[in-house]
Amino acid sequence: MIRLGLIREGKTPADNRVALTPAQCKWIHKNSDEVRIFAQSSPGRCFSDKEYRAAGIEVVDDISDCDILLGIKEVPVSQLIPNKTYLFFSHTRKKQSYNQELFQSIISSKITLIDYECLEHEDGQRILGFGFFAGVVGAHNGMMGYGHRSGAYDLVRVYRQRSFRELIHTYFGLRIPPVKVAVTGSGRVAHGILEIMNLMGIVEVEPEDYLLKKYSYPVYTQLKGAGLYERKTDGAYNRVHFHDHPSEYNCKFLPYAMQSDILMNGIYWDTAMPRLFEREAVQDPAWRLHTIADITDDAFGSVPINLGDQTIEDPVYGVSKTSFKKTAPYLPGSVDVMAVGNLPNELPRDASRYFGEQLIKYVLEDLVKNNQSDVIERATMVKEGVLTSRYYYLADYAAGK
Ligand SMILES: NC(=O)c1ccc[n+]([C@@H]2O[C@H](COP(=O)([O-])OP(=O)(O)OC[C@H]3O[C@@H](n4cnc5c(N)ncnc54)[C@H](O)[C@@H]3O)[C@@H](O)[C@H]2O)c1
Repeated sequence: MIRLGLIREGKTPADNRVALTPAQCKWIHKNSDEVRIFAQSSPGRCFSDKEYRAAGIEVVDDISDCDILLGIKEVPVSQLIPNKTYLFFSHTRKKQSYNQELFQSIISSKITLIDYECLEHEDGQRILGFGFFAGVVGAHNGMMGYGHRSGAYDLVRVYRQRSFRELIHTYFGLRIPPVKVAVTGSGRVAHGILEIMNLMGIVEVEPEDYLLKKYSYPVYTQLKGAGLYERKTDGAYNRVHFHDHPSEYNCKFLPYAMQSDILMNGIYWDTAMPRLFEREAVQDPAWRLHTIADITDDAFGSVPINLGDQTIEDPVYGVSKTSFKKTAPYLPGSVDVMAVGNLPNELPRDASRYFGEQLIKYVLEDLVKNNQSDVIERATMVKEGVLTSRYYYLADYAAGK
């Protein structure tokens, strides 16, 4: 029998999400004799201790007799329990300096670390992630920002709703003016954005039509890799080649900025990739974009006028078109930017349920049977305090260099 513990989040401010909901724990107990789940008592979790108890899950303070511990965010060094197996987002695989001490402590405490971010299907697609609900919340907030700026409609705050279902109910009777919305990306975040576009009755059109036509109803177009990038030498696009050599490509987004009212950015981005536009482009008289929901959210990244994060309570700021400085939102001479790094926390119960579903479907059985599947093996960064071969490139980082 494997004892599985849901740990209380120790990072401050504490994340309110959880890896398995009470109903999912109950389902696991019903369907497996091999695993018992314990929830460490937590005041801030989006599912209360009472809800876990009501589902038949024991709520405990001390979780140290569990074999496998599941969290969400980084576990503070002082709370690590030696010799355990942990699953959480460690944010260490890119040698993040702010988590180096944590990584070293994991090794010295002979812990096994399986990082959620490293759990991938055979073809390299990530198994777990919160991107879908980041897309949902970010797209809602983007449309909310445009509603404020234009005065055309009002949208509620997502975090004040109990669930996604409740949020959807608030769209009843919503009339969006004939705006044009550009959606970038093709992953989980993009899927969440499209969900909101469709729920709000915004109509999908092809990129070519979007650029040429004027519509009497709201429309969106989705720009994926081939629609966004072209090789500098011959104008072609090849996905694998682009992923390996992003700096050899140009971005084709600019004409869309001149034809869109709102941008919902959901691409994957890193510094080697071209930006969607350069910041001076906002000074072009033909520039039309008023509202940018930068869900990708890299400061000075794919959206160069992303000047850093706001909070869930206050997600939108303006960027002056002349000074490129932060302003209050919704001013005439500025572009509004919605940039928040923890968007899924606005819908934590739904985001947790979605995460837990993928965990149960693709990871849990291998984890509790301890039959070392390839998926688990590839995501195990440290095994009983020893760096695994796939992660040898972290040797310096682990040694404190
Ligand atoms: N603001 C927030 O709260 C928040 C939350 C979740 C994700 N995000 C960010 O949103 C972005 C998209 O996340 P997602 O969940 O949709 O990701 P995803 O993994 O679901 O999809 C990423 C897409 O990018 C492509 N891709 C993967 N590697 C690539 C590479 N090296 N070069 C180019 N393209 C590549 C993939 O094929 C996929 O289509 C990420 O930058 C992520 O950090 C933000």
